[in-house]
Amino acid sequence: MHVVLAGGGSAGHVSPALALAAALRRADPEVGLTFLGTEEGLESRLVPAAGYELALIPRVPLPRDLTPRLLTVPGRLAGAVRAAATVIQRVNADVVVGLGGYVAMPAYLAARRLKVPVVVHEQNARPGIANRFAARFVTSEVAVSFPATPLRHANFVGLPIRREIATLDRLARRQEARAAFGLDPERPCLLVTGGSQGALRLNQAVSAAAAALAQAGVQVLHATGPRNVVEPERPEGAPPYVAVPYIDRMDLAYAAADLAIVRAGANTVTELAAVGLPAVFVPYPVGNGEQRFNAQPVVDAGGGLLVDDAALTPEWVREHVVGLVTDADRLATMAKVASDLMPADADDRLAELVRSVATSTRGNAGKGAR
Ligand SMILES: CC(=O)N[C@H]1[C@@H](OP(=O)(O)OP(=O)(O)OC[C@H]2O[C@@H](n3ccc(=O)[nH]c3=O)[C@H](O)[C@@H]2O)O[C@H](CO)[C@@H](O)[C@@H]1O
Repeated sequence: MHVVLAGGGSAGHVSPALALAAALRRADPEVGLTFLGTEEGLESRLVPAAGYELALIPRVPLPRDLTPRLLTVPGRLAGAVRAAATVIQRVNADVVVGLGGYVAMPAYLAARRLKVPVVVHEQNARPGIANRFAARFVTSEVAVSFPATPLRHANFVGLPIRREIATLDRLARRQEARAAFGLDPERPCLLVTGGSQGALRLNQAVSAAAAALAQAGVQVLHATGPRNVVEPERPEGAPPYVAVPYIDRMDLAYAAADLAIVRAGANTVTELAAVGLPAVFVPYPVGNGEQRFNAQPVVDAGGGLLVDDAALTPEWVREHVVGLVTDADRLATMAKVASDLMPADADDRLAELVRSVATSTRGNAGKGAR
């Protein structure tokens, strides 16, 4: 069996594809896997680093609106579709899995032309243009990450996340995790992350409230984003404020923390729910506003709070976060609620769906016929 995976962009776009690839390998060590990506996307670093084949296609920006005219493959898109088709034919793919975005669109069109079945996976609670197009005109199966994602034929499987996060026992790993970051073993701990790029708004609001957090005995683990630094006010003898550009071991960060303050990217929301870590979500008003919708099921259930980007000020942190991160009983209730919401085995579920599509088509037609 050979699977082509098309998804690219930021870490948040690439990591579900990597988690799916690992699940496909576990299910069948012989499975052939080829990623489609662009030179500009993070996949060009992350996919080879994980040991998978990456085939590059040209990057083509997508229009904002869904139109059947996309089927006529205008201009530069045609070149990308040809490049994707060449790869799909070369590896004799049984199935193409698209994870949305500008890498997926040419793959969808090429697969349609070659009559190769397509599985769509949508990361966000509000789907983007490529997946809305594919769900309407192309696909065999549509898998979604959130229960209410409005996409045709949606099948809620969840979002594939890294294995070490999906299987994390936060309490069991807490001491080890805190030691790894140089944190105090006992004090309450606030985790701050703005997703793979970091978030200036979070960086400024939390670092400016550092003195109030310290006064309440709260320590902070802060992933600032690769290009940012923070300068928290730190009174003499204050609890640790550990700021780093990026955290590779997010499993340990989640184990170390009692509460997180985060952007509501799809992976972050799913990971927090899977490990049962309560959160304050500050959706980034970007794209089609998907981040607010990503966080909504967790917030509605009582596993997190939602704050508008513009409302997140140092005062808000002093007024709301300091009290919450030191309230162990409330956090325990929120954690319990959050941990029941998102499937932690979405990687295996999606792999099963992909394998069943590949096998059933093979049984029906035989791929040598293409
Ligand atoms: C600005 C933007 O376009 N954001 C989008 C992007 O977010 P972004 O790329 O930030 O993605 P997510 O929040 O979904 O995921 C971030 C990922 O990076 C990891 N991580 C983060 C910080 C760190 O220090 N170490 C680390 O490993 C997290 O564990 C997580 O797996 O893709 C998401 C998934 O399509 C969308 O929902 C977001 O709207």
